[in-house]
Amino acid sequence: MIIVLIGYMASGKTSVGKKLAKKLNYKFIDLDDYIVEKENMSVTEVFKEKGEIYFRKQESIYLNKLLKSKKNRVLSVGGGTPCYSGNMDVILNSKNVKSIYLKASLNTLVEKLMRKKATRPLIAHIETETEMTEFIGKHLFERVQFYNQAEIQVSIDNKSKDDIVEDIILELF
Ligand SMILES: Nc1ncnc2c1ncn2[C@@H]1O[C@H](COP(=O)(O)OP(=O)(O)OP(=O)(O)O)[C@@H](O)[C@H]1O
Ligand SMILES: O=C(O)C1=C[C@@H](O)[C@@H](O)[C@H](O)C1
Ligand SMILES: [Mg+2]
Repeated sequence: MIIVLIGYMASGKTSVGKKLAKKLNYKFIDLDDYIVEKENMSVTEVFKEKGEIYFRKQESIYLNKLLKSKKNRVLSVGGGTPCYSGNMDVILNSKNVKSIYLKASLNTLVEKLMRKKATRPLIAHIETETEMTEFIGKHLFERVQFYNQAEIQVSIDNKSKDDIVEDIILELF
């Protein structure tokens, strides 16, 4: 089975995904890290030097490739992955794939992203909390229609990473 974690930036896809994989004894793959390795550039550099459209094309190519694996995997995708190139349909229609939306409230996301924006090119330029709230509020409104299609939703507000892993396992098995 491939367990695909989706959700907005900083919802915990990478860090919770790693813990989940360890617990299940599955291999962990992070799509952003995979892109960085294949492209030999950081996500920020790809955005800056090649542009977002190039990033989205490569993201979709690598996602399609990774979803063909028949092995047990936890695959954490990027925050935008489900929202481009028909990627959410591919995730939903691939065999042996379970999609999980790590659902966070706007407040949780703003609070986390004010602290962790530097490596995230879409929000790195935002300075005040008011601007961040406005940006994420609008962005999330556009994206939830994709995220909500996931087969399983797990709320992450006020939970530790271990709590979230437990909740995911309860939903899956
Ligand atoms: N439940 C949690 N409790 C405390 N800290 C958390 C929790 N979930 C994530 N974090 C921390 O928040 C930060 C963002 O998490 P992470 O990088 O896993 O998010 P992401 O969904 O992979 O983001 P991106 O889409 O940008 O890749 C990390 O520093 C992580 O350690
Ligand atoms: O939400 C997004 O569109 C992104 C999230 C990150 O995971 C990276 O994939 C990149 O910074 C774009
Ligand atoms: Mg990540």
